[in-house]
Amino acid sequence: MYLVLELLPPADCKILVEALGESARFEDGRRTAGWRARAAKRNEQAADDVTSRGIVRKIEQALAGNAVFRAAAQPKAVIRLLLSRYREGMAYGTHLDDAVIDGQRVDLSVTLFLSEPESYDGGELVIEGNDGERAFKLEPGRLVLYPTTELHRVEPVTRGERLAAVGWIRSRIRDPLRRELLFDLETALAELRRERPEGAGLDRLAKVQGNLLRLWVED
Ligand SMILES: O=C(O)CCC(=O)C(=O)O
Ligand SMILES: [Fe+2]
Repeated sequence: MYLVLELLPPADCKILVEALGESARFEDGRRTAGWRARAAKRNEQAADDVTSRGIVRKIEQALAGNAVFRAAAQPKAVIRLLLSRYREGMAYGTHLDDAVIDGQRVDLSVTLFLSEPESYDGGELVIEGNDGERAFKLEPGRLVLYPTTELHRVEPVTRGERLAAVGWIRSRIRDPLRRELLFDLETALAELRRERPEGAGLDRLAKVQGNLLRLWVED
């Protein structure tokens, strides 16, 4: 399941982009790539300093506070979050993200778009599913959540600069079908609580939800 959600207001992204432009130091992105991805990777990443750490913390807080993200990802941990920059001529060819990062299994990948899409050409995130490709180039503050099991690439940037945050998530629900089922259940329950709070069956559905979690959660 792919999901696009609004994580940050565009105005907040503008401030982050300005902070990154003014005080962040970027280094060669190949440092953090696995051996196969290394050959395909041509980008830069913000060095670990006060500015980038503050931005990463802000994004982590936004993820933790977003109910749609929590329902879709069932996050156990945000294993790593990086700020990346693609300037003219940079790209990330087809690759698979690492299955294990810092000793933790990775289930889901995210890209949070930070730059205005009109400010650069190219730079689409393309997910190469067996059933076809999907390209994403989103407004600042939008996040795409996708399974780490998929090959993907970032198209060459041919004008301007693409800033994004990319992250890797360990889910407490390993099986994508179970995760999707829990997402549908939570979404339906939220709708019912809003539209028909007195409706019969709500308690029973909430019981099903709780007990499915009990069956499936890895803690
Ligand atoms: O920047 C993106 O949208 C994705 C980058 C990517 O695939 C990666 O860093 O592994
Ligand atoms: Fe990737």
